Amino acid sequence: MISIRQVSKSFGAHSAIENVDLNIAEGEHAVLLGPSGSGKTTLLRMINGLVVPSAGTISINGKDIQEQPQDELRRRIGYVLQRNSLFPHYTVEENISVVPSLLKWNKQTTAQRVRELMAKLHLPEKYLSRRPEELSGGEAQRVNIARALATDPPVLLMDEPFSALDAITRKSIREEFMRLDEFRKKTIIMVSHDIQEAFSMANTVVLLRHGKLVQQGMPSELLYNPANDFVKDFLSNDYLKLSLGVTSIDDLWNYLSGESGDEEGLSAEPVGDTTLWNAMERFQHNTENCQFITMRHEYYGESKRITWSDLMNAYRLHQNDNQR
Ligand SMILES: Nc1ncnc2c1ncn2[C@@H]1O[C@H](COP(=O)(O)OP(=O)(O)OP(=O)(O)O)[C@@H](O)[C@H]1O
Repeated sequence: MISIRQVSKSFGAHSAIENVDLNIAEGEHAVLLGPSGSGKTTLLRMINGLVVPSAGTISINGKDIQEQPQDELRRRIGYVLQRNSLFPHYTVEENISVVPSLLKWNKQTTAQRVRELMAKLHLPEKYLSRRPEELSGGEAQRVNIARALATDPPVLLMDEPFSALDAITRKSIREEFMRLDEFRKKTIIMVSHDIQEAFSMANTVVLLRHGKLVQQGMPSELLYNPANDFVKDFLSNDYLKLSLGVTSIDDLWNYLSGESGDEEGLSAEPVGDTTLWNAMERFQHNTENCQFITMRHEYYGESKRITWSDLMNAYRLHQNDNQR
């Protein structure tokens, strides 16, 4: 869907992006990661034409973005910035209605859409007439997201959308956002500084360094098959948490020695896309003194009663087979 071909960008003598080739498929959630100054924001801003490449082409659905009217392009791409990007003299309702008004939607459709998004993002209707200065950081960021989603653009660009928030607000807004249909069905490209956030939201991670693409792949690919020492070192501090989040119970199934119990099959939880981290949380959330969880593998048609130590052993064996 989005194709970036041999794209470079220089600011004077400084090369911010160098010969980047990248494809992002429709519906993919890509997170741009990399050290400060590696070119993440520059690359993101080139996708909606805010920064013009010095060389190379960017196309969306086969159409070169430079050959399209820039206003039109930007209306079809939602853009969420870190903070303070709401119009201060507009109310919440007016802020969310900006793009629908530019597109001359009728008032009733716009008002309906604004209320629908307010509800989805857990913003009370009484906030419609508030101004940005009367909102907390978390509320303002919800309005920002609502504004970017207003006309249901197929592509959403986000530049560190949660970074100005405290850790708890950040986690809850991120999780709410990930539950929205809008998140699931859109092509999203997001810049983040937070490796764990990137791994929880992305199905493809794009790692940049000094303006060059170092590796693109699924989170587990970067973790278990790092392209070089830079990737390995970049992820090393967070390795354990990332690995618990990218390892699924499906990956571990054949290492799990848990007793199989057909009688439990009916009440067993389907493995689905449960991660090891989710399974570990089950032990915490289940009834007190939970000794085991029961899971069913749909494909193998088998259920297992799994203890905490079964999980840990399986993880150890899996790690041995996926040496870094
Ligand atoms: N308008 C500009 N004029 C001159 N240099 C710029 C401009 N925009 C970016 N740069 C430079 O290009 C490089 C890449 O910047 P960019 O903001 O894309 O990096 P980043 O990875 O997003 O950084 P950070 O994580 O710190 O936000 C940096 O060295 C920056 O100083």
